Amino acid sequence: MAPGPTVPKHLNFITGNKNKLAEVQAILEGVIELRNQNVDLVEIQGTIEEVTRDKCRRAAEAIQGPVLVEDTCLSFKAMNELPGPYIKWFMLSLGPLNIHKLLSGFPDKSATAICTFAYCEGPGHEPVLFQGKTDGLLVESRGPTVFGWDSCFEYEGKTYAEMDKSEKNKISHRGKALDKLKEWLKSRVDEE
Ligand SMILES: O=c1[nH]c(=O)c2ncn([C@@H]3O[C@H](COP(=O)(O)OP(=O)(O)OP(=O)(O)O)[C@@H](O)[C@H]3O)c2[nH]1
Ligand SMILES: [Mg+2]
Repeated sequence: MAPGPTVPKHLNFITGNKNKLAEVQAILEGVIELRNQNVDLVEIQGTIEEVTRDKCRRAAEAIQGPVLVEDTCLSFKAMNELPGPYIKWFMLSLGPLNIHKLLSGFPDKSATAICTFAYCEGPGHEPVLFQGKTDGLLVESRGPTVFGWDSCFEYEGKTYAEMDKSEKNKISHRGKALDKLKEWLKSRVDEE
C-alpha cells in the first residue's frame, strides 16, 4: 500500500444528523462499511477547513480511533459567504420557510452548498480533507421540508427537496465530496 494513512474496513462516521448519515450510507454503499456514532462535538468558529479539521480531531479523541466527520456550509454571495459553517444556527432559528428572507434585501440570490469530509487515523494524526461544492440559488421553500435547507436551495430549476435522492446525490455538494473520498479510499482501505 502507498505510504500515508490507512483506513479500516469498518469506518466510524461521527454525526448526529440522520439525514446526512442516510445520504452518506447510500453514496458509499459497496465501497466501505460505515458505522455511526453520535458524539456531541464542539464546533469552533473559523474557516470551513479549520472547523472541519478541529471537529475531526475532537471526534478521534472522543472515540480513540479512526473517524470520518463531515461539515456542511451554506454560503451566500451577497453576504460575503456567510453564514457558511454557521448555517445550522440560522436554520434552527428561522426554519425552512423563512431562511430565504435573509437575502430579501439583496438582488443576488447566489448560494453555494459546500461539504467537507475529514478522515483522521486516530488521536494525534493530521486529518485529510475532501470537499465538494454546488452552486445554486436561495429560494422560497418548495418541496418537502424534511432535511435542513433542501427545500430552499435551487439547482438548475429544481430545489434539492424536489429531486429524488439519487438525483440529488449525483449533483450535490455531498456527492461531489464523496466522489473524491471514494477515489482516495480505493488505495487506502486496510484489507487485513
Ligand atoms: O437541506 C440540507 N441539505 C443538505 O444536504 C444538508 N447537509 C447539512 N444540512 C444542514 O446544514 C447544517 C450543517 O451543520 P453541520 O454540518 O454541523 O451538521 P449537524 O450539526 O446537523 O451534524 P453533525 O455536525 O453532527 O455531522 C445543519 O443544519 C444540517 O441539517 C443540510 N441541509
Ligand atoms: Mg454539527
